[in-house]
Amino acid sequence: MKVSVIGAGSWGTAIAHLLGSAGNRVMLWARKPEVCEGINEGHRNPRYLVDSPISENVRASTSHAEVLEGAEAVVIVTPSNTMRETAVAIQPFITPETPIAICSKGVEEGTGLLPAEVFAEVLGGIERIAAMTGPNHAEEVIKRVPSGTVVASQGAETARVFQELFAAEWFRTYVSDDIIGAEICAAFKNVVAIAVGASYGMGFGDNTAALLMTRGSAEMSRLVEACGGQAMTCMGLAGMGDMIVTCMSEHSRNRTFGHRLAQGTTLDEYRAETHMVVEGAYACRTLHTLATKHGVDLPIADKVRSIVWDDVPPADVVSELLGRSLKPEFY
Ligand SMILES: NC(=O)C1=CN([C@@H]2O[C@H](COP(=O)(O)OP(=O)(O)OC[C@H]3O[C@@H](n4cnc5c(N)ncnc54)[C@H](O)[C@@H]3O)[C@@H](O)[C@H]2O)C=CC1
Ligand SMILES: O=C(CO)COP(=O)(O)O
Repeated sequence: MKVSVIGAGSWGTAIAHLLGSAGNRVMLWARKPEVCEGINEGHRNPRYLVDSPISENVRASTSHAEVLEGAEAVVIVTPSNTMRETAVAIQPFITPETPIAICSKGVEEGTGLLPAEVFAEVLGGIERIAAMTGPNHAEEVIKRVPSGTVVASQGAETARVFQELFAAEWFRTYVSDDIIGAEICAAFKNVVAIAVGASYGMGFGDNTAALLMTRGSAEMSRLVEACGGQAMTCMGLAGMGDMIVTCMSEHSRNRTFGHRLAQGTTLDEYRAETHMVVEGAYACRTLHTLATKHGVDLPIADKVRSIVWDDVPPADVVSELLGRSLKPEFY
């Protein structure tokens, strides 16, 4: 199959390698010419996952026209704040039927739209769009560490196409019809990982991390249901699976950022140190837009937002969260 992967950061590079290793002809779109040169001439990405060789079936270009020519499937792996510009950029080069899998995790600023909703708004055809999400750190997937993911789409055929495309002996793929739930979970778990990182950064323990992850999941499922998704999705790979890996893994940028926040580092300072995207820093704000629209209370996510964007010290929110009125666990 001829597959076009848009975005050559860590995850785009790992996905291109996964697809190329299975014998697909992969064209990878990168912003920087030196990334294309490294991949085409040395089969390595010089900026991301630099130690991992990339399949010789992967070629890279900075031209959307070249990357998308003859594409039978498109995979989107650019940061979530580029969803609309990416959809507009690929529009001239794909057909109205081309299946699109989105691997980016976030919510659009201002509109509160999910990535698939942005693509459907620009390109039409929600049924040919899927979200691929789960506990999948690029650093491990590229090394064939056994992993699993979920491909969610309102189009059963689209989900099946990508389920088969992404499957490998070490990479197990499941399908779901709940793309809303999958995309909300993908954005939400990053915010909880910031809270967990901050909690460890303040010297708290595993009990606190488990409390944040569990009550964070309760918030997440309230929002999923209010937006028309299925609460059960929060129990699956897109929900609980990704929540666990992002909150507990040494690879997690969101957890690491949370840890640094607790030590006094600001978002601007952290951004200056890394060329990697920290989606949760934006999701705590954009999820708030979505939650307000649907009248859902997100206590943990809102505290993360106040720490990241209003410079509230993490220690100040602890007593506020612990001092909320007592209530039944499920209501
Ligand atoms: N790293 C991982 O293990 C995973 C990442 N994701 C998601 O995939 C998406 C991409 O993340 P990573 O590959 O980790 O990013 P990264 O931080 O490794 O690299 C960022 C990439 O985005 C590109 N980029 C930055 N600004 C851009 C713009 N304005 N237009 C187009 N491209 C731009 C950069 O050139 C680079 O290729 C994110 O939404 C992330 O949450 C999902 C699953 C796993
Ligand atoms: O989404 C991801 C893993 O599934 C990447 O985000 P983190 O690096 O914060 O874990």
